[in-house]
Amino acid sequence: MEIPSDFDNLMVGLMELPNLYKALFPVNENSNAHVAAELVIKASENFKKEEILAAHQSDMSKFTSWLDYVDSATAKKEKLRGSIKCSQGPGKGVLLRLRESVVEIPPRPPAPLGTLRPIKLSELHLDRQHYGRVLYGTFCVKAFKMTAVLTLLEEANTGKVVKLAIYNAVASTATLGEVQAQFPQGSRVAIKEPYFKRYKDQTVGLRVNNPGDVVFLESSASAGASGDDKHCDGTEFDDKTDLDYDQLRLEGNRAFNSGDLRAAVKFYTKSIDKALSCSKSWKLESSTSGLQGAVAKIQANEKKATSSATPGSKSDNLNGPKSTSNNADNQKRKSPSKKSSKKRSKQRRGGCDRDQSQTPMSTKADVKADLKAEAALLAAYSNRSEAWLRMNKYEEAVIDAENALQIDQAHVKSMFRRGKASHCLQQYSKAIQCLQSALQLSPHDADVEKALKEAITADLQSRLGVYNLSSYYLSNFSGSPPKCADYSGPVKVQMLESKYGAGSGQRGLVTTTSVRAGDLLLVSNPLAIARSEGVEFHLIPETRRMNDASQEDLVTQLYNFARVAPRALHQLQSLYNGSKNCSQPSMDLFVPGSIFNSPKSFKNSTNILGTAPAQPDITSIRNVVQWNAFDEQGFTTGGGSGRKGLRSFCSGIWVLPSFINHSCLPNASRVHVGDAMMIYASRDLEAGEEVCLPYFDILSPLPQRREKGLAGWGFTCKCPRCKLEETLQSEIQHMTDKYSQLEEEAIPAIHQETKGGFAKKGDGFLRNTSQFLGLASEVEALLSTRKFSHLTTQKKNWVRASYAISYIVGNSSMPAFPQNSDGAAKFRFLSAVLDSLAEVFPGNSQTLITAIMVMEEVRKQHTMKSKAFKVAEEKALGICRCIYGNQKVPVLRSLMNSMQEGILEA
Ligand SMILES: C[S@@+](CC[C@H](N)C(=O)[O-])C[C@H]1O[C@@H](n2cnc3c(N)ncnc32)[C@H](O)[C@@H]1O
Repeated sequence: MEIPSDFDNLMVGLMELPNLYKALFPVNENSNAHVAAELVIKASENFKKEEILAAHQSDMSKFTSWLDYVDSATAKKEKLRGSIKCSQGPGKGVLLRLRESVVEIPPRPPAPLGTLRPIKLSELHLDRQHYGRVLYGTFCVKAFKMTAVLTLLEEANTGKVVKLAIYNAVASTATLGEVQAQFPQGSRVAIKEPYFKRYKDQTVGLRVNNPGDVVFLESSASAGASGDDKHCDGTEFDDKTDLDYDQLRLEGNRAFNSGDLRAAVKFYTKSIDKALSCSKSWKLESSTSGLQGAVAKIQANEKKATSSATPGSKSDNLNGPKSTSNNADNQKRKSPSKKSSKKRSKQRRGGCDRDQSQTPMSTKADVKADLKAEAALLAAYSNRSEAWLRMNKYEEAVIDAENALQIDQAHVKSMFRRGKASHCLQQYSKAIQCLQSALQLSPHDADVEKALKEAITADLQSRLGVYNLSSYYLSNFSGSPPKCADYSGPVKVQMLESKYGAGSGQRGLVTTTSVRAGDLLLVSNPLAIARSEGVEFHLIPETRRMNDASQEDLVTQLYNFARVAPRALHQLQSLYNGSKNCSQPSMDLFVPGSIFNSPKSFKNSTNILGTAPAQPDITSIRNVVQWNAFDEQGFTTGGGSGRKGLRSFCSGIWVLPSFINHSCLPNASRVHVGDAMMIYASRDLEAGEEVCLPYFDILSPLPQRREKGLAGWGFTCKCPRCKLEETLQSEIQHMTDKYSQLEEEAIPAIHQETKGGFAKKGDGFLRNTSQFLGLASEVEALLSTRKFSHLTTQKKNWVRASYAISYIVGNSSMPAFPQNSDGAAKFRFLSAVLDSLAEVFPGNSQTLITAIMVMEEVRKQHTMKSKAFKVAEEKALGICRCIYGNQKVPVLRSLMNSMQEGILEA
């Protein structure tokens, strides 16, 4: 199916309305399509169920093939996930941070549901947001997604239906299945402060900008967990109270398998409640030893699990990132529950756990009932743990796995789930301990073995910073990138007001020990990442929106994640948000395995952090994204052919790297291995030195850099290079003017001429590139005048770097050695710019490319065995180490080869 070019711009509604409606509602032959359209518009205004439903179904089927396309594209993207790697080529490898790319939605504090007055469909006014009101209804169709999630809401008791568009609710990559799992047909919901509008297609309906305004009344975990028996509108839950605990658990499994995790949690919770109340002995026992002790612990845990699910969960309508499908009740792994239950029951009967004097004599039936309830409880806790895991509620997953293990300490599945949840919480040693125990009980379980191996690797990585990237690099980035766990190396976040101004609230990242160039400083995995394959991100100035949905996708992902993961919420709240009230966060917030990763201590962490974690709100998340998102562009591997293939672009939030400030003389580099961001020192650093990265293209003159720093992030860089250029401003202004002119005129012309590849470059190519060469010559001439004789070589290199692109582009206008009669001139130029780049920007791919070009020139002029070549190669290897860290020489050579291939391809 052909995808309309303006697809993304289509808001809600139908395309080619008249024709489509004509087909949909065949009116008499004399009437035209517009009449049909009118009918649908009228139907929408009168909330007529049948017609609105038919239009929705048609919309949906019309876009099914498009959605299929999206689904397969998503699958492709998933496959490509993590293939992002360090960028290359001029202007690439530069850290760009997104700044102005937010969709504006007026900030408004969330209104608690209980404070809102119900409103009816017939009372809605067009183009009005109904503050203080709430609309109740049921999703009466399957949802689908265009720019927004589209579904229909049927009003309770009236049968009236209205179209509903929910924005910012799902990731742009969400599949149809995920959308429908998140907004299941039949869900009873409350729409807070409904906004009623006329869509582009002239039909009317509701628009929800903040997905938190859609409150699920029935299928939310909180509904089950908090034990509420009524909806906010007073209607009863269909909570299947007539079912027993086994049936309730099976209902949970059914919901789990259909992807409705919230409903699954609700049913498991009800099953647990029933099983607990059914057990006679448990109700009677008060001792804390043996099984009674276990029960007491469970009940305490149970309280924690349910209360932790409660805050804000009435509006908990968003699932976390998607999960893989698996059957919660899959009994593949050995489940010793029955056996051990019997054993324990025997113990009880023998008087081991039960205080016979306090309790009436157990009848056989009591014991049997206890046994049955115990087995049911075990399964429900264990399955609820899996459901929490998939909802990214790792703390709750731990608690429930522990509940299950209190009943049966040899329950392999629960041990496995406890291990997985610990891994997700970055508690790797605990994960190893659980998984080892699981493996002892079930020695050949491949899933447990795999999880254990991963936990051991992650543990080593996070403690020692040891990552084996050799085979990935040697294979030219083919295959899946290795998983890299977070590592917080010799760095810490520190207040830097003495450097950036008293009261500025600025923090930065500083080294805790001295480090050498190429040492690993930290590894960070993103809290969220949005990507687009082959489409370059850029800001559309008129709308102040990105050209794709990536930015909003990022905000939505973060919002969803922060709602379920307290640590993520704390981390987001620690990031710079444009205010001066920033404080120094505890490093424990970022270090894997620290107390903040522990579910129990995390829940009490408010005192340690100073402020209680508020619920996330989308406006503050947008702010955080605005100031902290990293943008990465690179090449994805195409069928193992190295750097060929689609270019990919992504933006994301990597927490610890977000504390790194900008400098035009950066001393660190970043490389992406899969989603993980590795930060290496690109210079030798003293203990206590600030780690800096460039936020934008620093190979440009001072005024350009100033503009970018100010417009993008509101700061003026005061690094020594900027200060020097400030003092030289009058002497170098004419070069800056010429640079700007060339940037505006010659660069687009060169792009045009090289569109068909460098082999097909047009006539103007030489003319334009030689203009750059002219500017580079001017820079060289100026730097050798007496006016500049007081400058050290280092400082001359700082100035040269601001015009470095003239050298690099200009170089293309010089015929290569040996055709060039003055090969030495070309070499001198390249060497000069290489020294400058190595001085200013050692951890950069452009610097490495230049070093490789120099190496090539030396190879042509001498031989590979010559001393000159060895020197040139050593220099290039050193730069490669500044980018990719201390890899072995063959690995560095391989990286340089793949970069060279990239240059040749370009
Ligand atoms: C991503 S944050 C960096 C961390 C931030 N300093 C903090 O305290 O969290 C970006 C913000 O840091 C500040 N910043 C970064 N580099 C700077 C520099 N070279 N000079 C002054 N402020 C800088 C600016 O306010 C910028 O908007």
